[in-house]
Amino acid sequence: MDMRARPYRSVLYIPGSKDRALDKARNLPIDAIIFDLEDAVAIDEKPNARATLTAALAQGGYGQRMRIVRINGLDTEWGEADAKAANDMDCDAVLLPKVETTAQLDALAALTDKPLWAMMETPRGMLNAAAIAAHPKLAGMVMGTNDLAKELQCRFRADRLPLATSLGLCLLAAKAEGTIIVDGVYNAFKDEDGLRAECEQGRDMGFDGKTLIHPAQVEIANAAFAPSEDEVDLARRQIAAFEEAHAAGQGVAVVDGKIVENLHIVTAREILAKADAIASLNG
Ligand SMILES: CC(C)(COP(=O)(O)OP(=O)(O)OC[C@H]1O[C@@H](n2cnc3c(N)ncnc32)[C@H](O)[C@@H]1OP(=O)(O)O)[C@@H](O)C(=O)NCCC(=O)NCCSC(=O)C[C@H](O)C(=O)O
Ligand SMILES: [Mg+2]
Repeated sequence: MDMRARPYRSVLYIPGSKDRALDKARNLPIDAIIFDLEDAVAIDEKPNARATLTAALAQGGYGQRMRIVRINGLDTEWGEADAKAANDMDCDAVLLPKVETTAQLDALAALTDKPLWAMMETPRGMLNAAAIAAHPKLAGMVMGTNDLAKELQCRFRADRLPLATSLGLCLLAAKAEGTIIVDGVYNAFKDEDGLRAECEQGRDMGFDGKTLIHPAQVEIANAAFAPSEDEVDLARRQIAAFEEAHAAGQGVAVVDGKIVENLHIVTAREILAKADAIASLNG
């Protein structure tokens, strides 16, 4: 699989304390998993969750799904032990909550050799997004829209207007560095239409995928963040038309009444690479 095209359509949070959910994820068609030791785990369960998760990851069975462990903040009583334990777990990355400065990432990097991911979910984190995205160990960003709404004291709206500046700042930061960025969760996990609309909005904005809290959300996110059949068909026709124009000594082709230049071909090839990567996951 072309790693730059690796899909992150569906990124499911799983409480690290819940054996049944940890097992169920082995058979869900998700692109990535966030094994959570932070907010999904009750305080009394924190040390047990670390042990439960270590055992689940050692047992394996998660296939090609990207395995990300979300630890507690390093300013909590559990954070350092989580980070050290995650370093020894069979996982692909460590996710730090409430990242506000590159110094926090430096502190985590001193405890683990794994690639780092950052939860973007505080006003100060938004203002420092560019520096956080540029950290040499950073491999991905996750919007934490629940914490963000709490800190901004904003209201939840279907159009997410109060979050637009924050989403945009983090997207700019991630895209400037070529870093993966996935959108926040949709809390009403039984509301399919609401989830679909929010996924479409996130896809339109340029997010790579959506974080999810329940298996019932997976299919909708996978569909929204995959290239559609129409997009794949158009990409193929654009490439063919452009190559023909190029062979004839022209720099521009026309497809469906719209110009196609070299830059559109870059996007077209990315769409085909993403579709191939998804097909190889399914195959
Ligand atoms: C929301 C839930 C508490 C609902 O759980 P439950 O009542 O068990 O749901 P169901 O009975 O409908 O479950 C059906 C089966 O699916 C399994 N299940 C449920 N959720 C998950 C999951 N996340 N991953 C894997 N499997 C899951 C159940 O075990 C049932 O299985 P079976 O019995 O075999 O049929 C629950 O969904 C849940 O806990 N979700 C995760 C919540 C969570 O992770 N929250 C923290 C992340 S959100 C966040 O913090 C974002 C960010 O930081 C921010 O600030 O925004
Ligand atoms: Mg949060």
